[in-house]
Amino acid sequence: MAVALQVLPRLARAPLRPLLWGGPGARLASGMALAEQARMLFENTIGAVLPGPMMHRALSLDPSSGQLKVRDRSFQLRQNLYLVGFGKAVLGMAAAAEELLGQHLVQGVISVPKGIRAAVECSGKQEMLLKPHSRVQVFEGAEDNLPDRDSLRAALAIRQLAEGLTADDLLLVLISGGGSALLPAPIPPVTLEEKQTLTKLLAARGATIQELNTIRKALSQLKGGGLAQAAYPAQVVSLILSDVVGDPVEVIASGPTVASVHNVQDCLHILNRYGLRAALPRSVKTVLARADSDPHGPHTCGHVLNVIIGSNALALAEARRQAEALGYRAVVLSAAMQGDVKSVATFYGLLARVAGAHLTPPGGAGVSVEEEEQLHEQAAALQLPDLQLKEALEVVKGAQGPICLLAGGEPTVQLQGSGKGGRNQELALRVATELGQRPLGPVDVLFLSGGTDGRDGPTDAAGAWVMPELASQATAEGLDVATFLAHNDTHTFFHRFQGGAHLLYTGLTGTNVMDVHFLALAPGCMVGLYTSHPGPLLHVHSPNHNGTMAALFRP
Ligand SMILES: Nc1ncnc2c1ncn2[C@@H]1O[C@H](COP(=O)(O)OP(=O)(O)OP(=O)(O)O)[C@@H](O)[C@H]1O
Ligand SMILES: O=C(O)[C@H](O)CO
Repeated sequence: MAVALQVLPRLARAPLRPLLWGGPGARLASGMALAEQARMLFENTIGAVLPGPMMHRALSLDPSSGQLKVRDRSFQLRQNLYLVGFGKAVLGMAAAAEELLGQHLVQGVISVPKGIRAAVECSGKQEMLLKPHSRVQVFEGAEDNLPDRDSLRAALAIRQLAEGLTADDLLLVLISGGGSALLPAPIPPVTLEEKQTLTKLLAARGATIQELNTIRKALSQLKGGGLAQAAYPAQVVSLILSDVVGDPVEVIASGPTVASVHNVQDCLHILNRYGLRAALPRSVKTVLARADSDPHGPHTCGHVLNVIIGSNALALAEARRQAEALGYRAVVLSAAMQGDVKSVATFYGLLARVAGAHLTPPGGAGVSVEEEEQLHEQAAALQLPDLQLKEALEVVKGAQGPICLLAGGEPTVQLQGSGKGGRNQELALRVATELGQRPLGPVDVLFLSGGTDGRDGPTDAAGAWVMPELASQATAEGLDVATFLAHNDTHTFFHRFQGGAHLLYTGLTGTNVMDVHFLALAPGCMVGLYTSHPGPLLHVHSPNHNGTMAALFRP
């Protein structure tokens, strides 16, 4: 996986050059080029939302006066700066903060995913590592994104640092997705194990991140404004890399520097909705009952500045720019893609059919009015506040060549089986099923779904890419897609299918702005699409069964 990351810069630097298509084997060649480009687009999109550049955009220090500017607010630094952080992108954020503010930094504690330092080191991203004698103490924990003893130790160290601050101090809080699991401090008598079980059950039953984090806040000392309270009377500046649709600061990492607006009734509704209220451990009931009668009410956070410094929308804007540089007409459909993964897959299936029909030359499939209506109905059912479907279809209608429809967000999976997978792999496989159900005519179609953190669910893949032929090819390999889907076993499927060639492997990326989805369509025999294919052998990073690298595309 480390090797995989090292490949990225080479791909990114490869010159764009035209690939002429047509003649025998053109469909296959263009299909392979789509895969190569989609994969590259994914990697470059992640490259654009790495923590360093976003921190540099948000912070500036005047070295002579010691004035720190965060957006339009100024803070006076005089050896009074402390730092804490928790989340999948926080190592790189802390490294950037140290680089920018090092001489003012007195002490710091961060909680980051297990193995991230080694992964970053192997990938050669030195700029995402802290200095050798850093004043920032690093805890690694929360393997598989679940709170554990290591992240509990980190949370206690963070609380201790915050509680020791005075009114003269400034606490910089670095927050990114995955922060909830990396900052567990359950209110006694709730134990870590009880909190872990409840979180797992809620997630497995399809609870949204808003619901999940409402419960987490109610049971935590530090979430829902608790950290800000612990740091009072120090001033607090939180820099937040959003991994939640709509960038709600109170939800991201369970809002440790944002006062919670939820009450116990909200929690009970959620627990009821997922059939968990009756079986609650006594400790959870005790804490909820206590909160109900708390005379102090929710924490106040008037001493806090919360700033979003990076988001999925930013990643998609970059993806669009890159897709256009590759010769696609590109449109961002939505940065708020959410809902059940099955409905989202149906939407993409319909979208591919409608867009594909528009792209088909005269005499081809033609657009079915019924399908276009179904597409709009499905889109309405998803209730995406920022969906640009009409605009996208206009672009498709006017397109002469390949198009790339981009979206991002975080669909949810209702786990029914005990297989190994993640929402990106599950979405991709479901879209493949949709695409395979009806031939699309002479149009090459590719759908890619990947998590920008590089970890899809509890797997080491970031996601997967698919094409309409997948289901029939799988059958030929003796793999029944429906069975794998029924068991939520999509990682096992992709691992076996074509030797894992459709999995996306980036390793831990060091950032986390949710997932991105690319739907690329190209008329089958078109000429003049650009590729960055560097030469006789393109290195891609799909480990085969032994975990070694496979070179997949040969001209
Ligand atoms: N076997 C599976 N198949 C499909 N999805 C799964 C499977 N196992 C877990 N998931 C899903 O993976 C998600 C958890 O993934 P992950 O650990 O990457 O969290 P995340 O939401 O990306 O992390 P964060 O919120 O911290 O950014 C949950 O939505 C869960 O339903
Ligand atoms: O950590 C969390 O709570 C999720 O990643 C949402 O931010």
